[in-house]
Amino acid sequence: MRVAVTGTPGTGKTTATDLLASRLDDDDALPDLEVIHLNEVLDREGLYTEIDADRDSKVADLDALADWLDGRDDAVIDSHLAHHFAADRVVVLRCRPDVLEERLRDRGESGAKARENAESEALDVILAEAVEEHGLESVYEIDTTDRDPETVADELAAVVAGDREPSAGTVDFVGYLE
Ligand SMILES: Nc1ncnc2c1ncn2[C@@H]1O[C@H](COP(=O)(O)OP(=O)(O)OP(=O)(O)O)[C@@H](O)[C@H]1O
Repeated sequence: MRVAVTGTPGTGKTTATDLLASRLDDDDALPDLEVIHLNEVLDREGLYTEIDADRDSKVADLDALADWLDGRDDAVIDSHLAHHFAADRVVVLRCRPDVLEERLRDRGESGAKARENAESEALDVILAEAVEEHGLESVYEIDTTDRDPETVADELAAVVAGDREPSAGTVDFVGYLE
């Protein structure tokens, strides 16, 4: 089974999937899935087409990443691009835009980049893409705004275990960004 964990940068994907990896190792009731941080693969394998100097980021080569993922079916893949790949379940982490902006600034992102991501979160951009590409029956939302990383990891484990119903559209952040 492949589970994609996606969401706007800053929603807590890497933090939560790192904690999930321990649960997958320790809990025999959970399937034996590998946690793959796609941004690390992109860097290590050079799976990008160019470097966007303005945005200080690499432009992912989605076809090359899909080829690299081929055969790695028993995995949890973590990235804000994860919903662009084949997956049985897609978890979209959410975070209230004002809180997301603060998290990103605290992490050292520029004000402009923090704001741009907060606006994207307010507009449900990644959720809409995930539903468009995978269908409502495969998409789960987890709001990380007031959940600590351990609790988010527990929620991820519940989705992996099949203990959660699909829940796209349960989060609404309209009005949280002036
Ligand atoms: N549940 C949470 N509650 C509060 N802060 C969190 C939570 N999860 C992560 N954070 C913090 O928010 C910031 C972003 O977390 P993280 O890097 O895991 O996000 P991400 O979605 O993986 O971002 P990116 O897509 O850029 O890799 C970090 O500073 C992290 O410590």
